[in-house]
Amino acid sequence: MALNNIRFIFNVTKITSFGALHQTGKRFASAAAGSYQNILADKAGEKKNVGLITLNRPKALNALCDALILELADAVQSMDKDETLGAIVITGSEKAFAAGADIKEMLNQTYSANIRSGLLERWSDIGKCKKPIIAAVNGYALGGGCELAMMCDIIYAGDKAKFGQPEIIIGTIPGAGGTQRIARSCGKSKAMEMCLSGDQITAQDAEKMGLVSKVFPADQLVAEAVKLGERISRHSPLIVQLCKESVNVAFETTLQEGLRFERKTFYATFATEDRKEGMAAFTEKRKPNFKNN
Ligand SMILES: CCCCCCC[C@H](O)CC(=O)SCCNC(=O)CCNC(=O)[C@H](O)C(C)(C)COP(=O)([O-])OP(=O)([O-])OC[C@H]1O[C@@H](n2cnc3c(N)ncnc32)[C@H](O)[C@@H]1OP(=O)([O-])[O-]
Repeated sequence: MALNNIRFIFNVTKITSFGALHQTGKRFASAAAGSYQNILADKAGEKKNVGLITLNRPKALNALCDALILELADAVQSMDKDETLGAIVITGSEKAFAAGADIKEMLNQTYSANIRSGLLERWSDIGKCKKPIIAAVNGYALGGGCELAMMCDIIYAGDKAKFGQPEIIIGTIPGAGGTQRIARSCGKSKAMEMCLSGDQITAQDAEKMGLVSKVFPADQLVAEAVKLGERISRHSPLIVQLCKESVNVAFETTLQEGLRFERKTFYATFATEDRKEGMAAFTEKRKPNFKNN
């Protein structure tokens, strides 16, 4: 897939070919001098240290077509490599974060084509990002949209957001993590209820069940997500990465293994200069000057 679909409103990275992203300094740019067609990518926050990706297919309520997923995976990968960024926010419009995978595109898809395409690997690439990703969800987050939000590390929602896994209504099941991630973060009963009924839930219910961290008025949502990204970006990027990895282990292993991983990672922070700087700064009553080292 050529990357002539890509539009960066504030260019920061040069893309020479699909999957080959090179940082060129302060701006993202695609080699095709084209730009993303289905997303916008920008730097946000006072210090421009938060990557902001906006899903931008308004006519299809940000339905996640193949091209959009490829662009999103590239933008995330590019921002992950950009040392000026400490966190990434993914958002959509006030009407829709994303209304799911593109049903029209999937309509005539076959089993064998699914196996061959490896497209779902590109979806999971988004979850491999080492930097924290905050989903700022306004409007519909359905099917793959809800799954995309759950691939992120933190979900903030606008007060009118709606979450759901309606795949069952169209004769399929969630395919990008819905059955697994809801079960792990909210328990079996909620996962079964959402996936088997296809019902939508409100932002307030999603917060109550732990799917969402906080709910904000819709028009303040992205600013609040960026502020959180800025707070995270103040910390040592190295230690933030270790911390994210450690929390993620909780979803993949037993408590004992998780505790062992955490303890070893905690010890490992003592091999970093940033750990020493953080504690020295506290003792000397000054702000730390982290070097990502
Ligand atoms: C190998 C692939 C791997 C994929 C893995 C992903 C797995 C995933 O778990 C599967 C899914 O997500 S399954 C999906 C699960 N998601 C669902 O089942 C949700 C499906 N969507 C809906 O139920 C309704 O659109 C809403 C209730 C969201 C809004 O209702 P409303 O306010 O009356 O608005 P409206 O008038 O209805 O829509 C406006 C325009 O957007 C269009 N469009 C919207 N969603 C689309 C989509 N997903 N697709 C395409 N297009 C979609 C809609 O057609 C219309 O365009 P048109 O040119 O005018 O025809």
